[in-house]
Amino acid sequence: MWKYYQQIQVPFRILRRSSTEQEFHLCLSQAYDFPFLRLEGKVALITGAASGIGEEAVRLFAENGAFVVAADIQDELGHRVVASIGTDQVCYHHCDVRDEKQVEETVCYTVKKYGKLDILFSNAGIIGTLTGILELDISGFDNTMATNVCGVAATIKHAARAMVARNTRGSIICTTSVSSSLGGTGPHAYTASKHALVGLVRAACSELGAHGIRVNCISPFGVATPLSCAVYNMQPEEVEATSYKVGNLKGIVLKTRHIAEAALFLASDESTYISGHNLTVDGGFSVVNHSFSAISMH
Ligand SMILES: NC(=O)c1ccc[n+]([C@@H]2O[C@H](COP(=O)([O-])OP(=O)(O)OC[C@H]3O[C@@H](n4cnc5c(N)ncnc54)[C@H](O)[C@@H]3O)[C@@H](O)[C@H]2O)c1
Repeated sequence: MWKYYQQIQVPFRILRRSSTEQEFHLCLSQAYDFPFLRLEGKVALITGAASGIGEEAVRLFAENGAFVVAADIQDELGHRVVASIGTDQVCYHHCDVRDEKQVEETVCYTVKKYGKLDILFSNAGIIGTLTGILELDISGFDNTMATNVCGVAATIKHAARAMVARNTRGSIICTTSVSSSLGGTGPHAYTASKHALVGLVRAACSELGAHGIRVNCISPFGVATPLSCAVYNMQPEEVEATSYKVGNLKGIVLKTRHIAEAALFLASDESTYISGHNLTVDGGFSVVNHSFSAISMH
């Protein structure tokens, strides 16, 4: 690295002999004004990648130099996402996370195609049954748990096995929700599944820390995607307007890009000592009591 560094004459004051590869790339990008690729050479598997948050993450990870396997059950949409990115850095693979065999096969496919696995973004999820608890539908409840909890657990298992086998200090990121810490922000099965997911992330963080693998999750606030549009039976602009109205942070509309950026941070070496964290991307919504602040402060 030092030989290369001296050849292209990166300013001496910004690099030390102990600089990491990440710092090296950052210095280069600052010195020569080219984009800093935060996942250069890394291999990522993203589930729920055919639309919404997952699709945005595929684009952002690829822009940042990662090789990405985009996995989903919506094959046509998934292939279209990959084709629109238009690089052999990204490919689509069918994977229903409820089927452990498909998860195992998808991880094998990733490792075979790109040689390793550094990042799992286990993002696939469903809102599930919308009926109230008084009309509890056990089979709908089971399906929500099978996708949002068991499906994520299967991805963690097989991704972590691939990382451990190659001694990769990988990063695993799961998508939870503000419903992972609050009631009243989603249907009961969804809320239960996202609370469970935080527990799964903490347990996996504890077990996989010994292998140098980090496990975190991201809790987004309401963002316009096919999932949220279907729940509210609204157009994307209407979902955004509703989220903005009930949200805490004003002057900005939450976009899937903001959530993908949080995933990028947790995937990159910039978060190298962060594990077991539930990173809320909710503009402060989950830490503010809105009914109280409405009467007492404003
Ligand atoms: N949109 C929001 O407001 C919001 C808020 C908080 C959390 N989330 C979470 O974000 C994640 C992504 O959701 P989104 O909003 O982008 O919705 P989305 O519907 O656009 O994307 C979800 C993707 O997951 C895929 N999927 C569903 N079941 C699957 C399965 N069994 N196997 C593989 N893929 C499957 C779908 O085909 C879809 O492409 C979910 O986990 C969701 O719970 C969304």
